[in-house]
Amino acid sequence: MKQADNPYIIFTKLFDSLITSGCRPGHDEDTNRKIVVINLFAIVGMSITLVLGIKALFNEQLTLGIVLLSSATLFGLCKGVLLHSKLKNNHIIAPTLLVLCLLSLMLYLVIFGGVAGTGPLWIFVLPPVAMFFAGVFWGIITVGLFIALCAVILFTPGDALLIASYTHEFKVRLLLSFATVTFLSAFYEHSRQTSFIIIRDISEKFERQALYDALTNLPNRRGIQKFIDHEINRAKRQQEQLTLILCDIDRFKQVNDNYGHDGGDIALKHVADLFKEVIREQDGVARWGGEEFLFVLPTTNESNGVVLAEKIRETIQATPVQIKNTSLTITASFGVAQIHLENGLNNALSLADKALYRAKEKGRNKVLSASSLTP
Ligand SMILES: Nc1nc2c(ncn2[C@@H]2O[C@H](COP(=O)(O)OP(=O)(O)OP(=O)(O)O)[C@@H](O)[C@H]2O)c(=O)[nH]1
Repeated sequence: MKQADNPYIIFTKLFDSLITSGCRPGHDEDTNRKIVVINLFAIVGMSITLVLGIKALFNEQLTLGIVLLSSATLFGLCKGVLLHSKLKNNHIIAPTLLVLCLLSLMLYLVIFGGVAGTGPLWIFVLPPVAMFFAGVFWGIITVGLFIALCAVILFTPGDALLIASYTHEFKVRLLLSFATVTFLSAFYEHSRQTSFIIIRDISEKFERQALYDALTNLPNRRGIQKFIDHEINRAKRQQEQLTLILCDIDRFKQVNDNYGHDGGDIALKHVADLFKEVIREQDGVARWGGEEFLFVLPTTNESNGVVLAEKIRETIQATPVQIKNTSLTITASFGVAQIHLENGLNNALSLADKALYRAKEKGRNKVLSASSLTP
């Protein structure tokens, strides 16, 4: 049997597509998780009300049967809304519909009593569902309204609004236990949301730490990789030119030796800030190593890359850095290489590195291009 024909795999694929319909890459993680739960809830709600509705019709409980079958239809509609990919706010419409459907079904069960007066037992489903889908604020308002309506229905003198009959003790305990479940559900949802925000912030912080250099706030090697891949793909697609500049601060060891490591850090931050000002919006710059930086210049050939590198070199030289009341002029050397797409990124990086090495050899504070290197 082919793997694709395996019934288990077919079932899991079908189940996956059923519960993830409506999830979109543009939504945040929490919204997509909510959509999965809405799908699950709509499927379970539709199945239960469908089965109970058919059972009620067989038992000749016509009204109950019709109400349950209508609820099954509404649950099905929620699923339909999520499947409808063109609806912009389907992740808001579907849960609102779902909570309204649940609310009316619960009110019906309280008034009519369901099977042998057990209908009100279902109302405890409402608080956790409403809190989860509508959030703590709107959840409390929705459930609060429901409690108020139930209180009016249950305690209107002479049971004028009730078809089923309950003892006074049952009504009081039903409302008190329901209010307790509501309070616990709100508390649980609040804790869940707080934990979610904390975890999301921590994960964003770690992601940033992994991709950005803390001292200069520039992307690190890993951080610029995505940009490079994107630009290489674009250059291939649109047959554009792409150029790299490797930049290394000159005699940086002396800066550390004379001004201490903290002084060196100030100098690194200073040049990084200058880079951000000088480059064009579409360019990328990263801290490639200790005192080495990489510039990625889309839609730029090597000779234009040399022009930009010259501009950066002049700016660094013309803008001294203040370290411990001393104004220190620093310089940098540059190697420029165009990425020839057929040779790949590493080839261009190695050529830029060779050009940089040659710029250092020639006395530093210079820009050299890969094409100027003699073999
Ligand atoms: N302060 C500081 N220094 C760093 C950092 N990363 C690397 N360095 C220092 O940068 C210096 C680089 O020195 P070298 O590789 O010898 O090069 P150089 O002194 O710049 O000389 P040339 O490159 O040949 O002009 C070393 O002393 C490193 O310790 C950093 O994050 N902060």
